[in-house]
Amino acid sequence: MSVFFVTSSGTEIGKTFVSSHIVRQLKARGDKVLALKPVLSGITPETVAGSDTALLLEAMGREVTDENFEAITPWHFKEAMSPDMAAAREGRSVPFRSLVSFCGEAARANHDHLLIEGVGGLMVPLDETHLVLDWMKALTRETALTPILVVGSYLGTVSHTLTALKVMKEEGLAPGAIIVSQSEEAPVPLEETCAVIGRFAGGVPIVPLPRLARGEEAPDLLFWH
Ligand SMILES: Nc1ncnc2c1ncn2[C@@H]1O[C@H](COP(=O)(O)OP(=O)(O)OP(=O)(O)O)[C@@H](O)[C@H]1O
Ligand SMILES: C[C@H](N)[C@H](N)CCCCCC(=O)O
Ligand SMILES: [Mg+2]
Repeated sequence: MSVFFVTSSGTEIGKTFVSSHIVRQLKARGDKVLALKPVLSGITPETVAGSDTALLLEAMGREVTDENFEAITPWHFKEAMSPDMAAAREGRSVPFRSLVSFCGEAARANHDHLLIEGVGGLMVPLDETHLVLDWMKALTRETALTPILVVGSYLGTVSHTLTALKVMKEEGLAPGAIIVSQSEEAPVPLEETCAVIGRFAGGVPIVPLPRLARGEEAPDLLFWH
């Protein structure tokens, strides 16, 4: 069993996009894959189709039913805000310990791979005291995991990426790879951005992912694994 935790330098960067492609690539090899999006904000009945959870279910080849939705996304909130704020708007909170054990149990289930998509960026608060980073750290006490850092190629990404990478390394969560998913607005060529990040990444593999059209196949995103 390999466990991937897909995190990012921010929100709307490409975690779900990358995760869906990874799930499809693993399935194409004939492997059994479970993808989870345990915490989701900005979800209403009108936005279920096209949500992170729906896209991951589709990548797994599962129907988007209420039951399947709840099975991979037990904590979802209406407001499109960080989960601590979105939950507070509903008089709720994300139960950190339950979140970690939910993921830990999934890691002990019978799959070849577990992929967990985080929420927003690496330092997004889940509750009053825990960040996504703390979720990853707590989970490493239950299972070995390979963090994947997804970043964009927009102007500004180099500093955002290297900041996230430094924090991850210092916290013992060095990513297995950095996937640079080409941003819609990207004045610098993808390859040049990857080369610059690579120069400072201390050997972490850099995976360029060009802007893809709908339905277009991604290059192998796990060649480094
Ligand atoms: N390489 C790419 N090619 C085409 N579209 C992309 C690419 N990377 C990201 N996108 C698009 O950018 C948008 C944001 O990506 P995505 O939803 O995966 O971000 P995210 O990091 O998962 O955001 P969130 O923090 O909300 O979970 C989506 O519409 C996605 O399809
Ligand atoms: C709703 C959105 N797509 C994300 N899921 C939540 C992003 C929270 C970002 C908070 C922040 O970093 O300022
Ligand atoms: Mg997402």
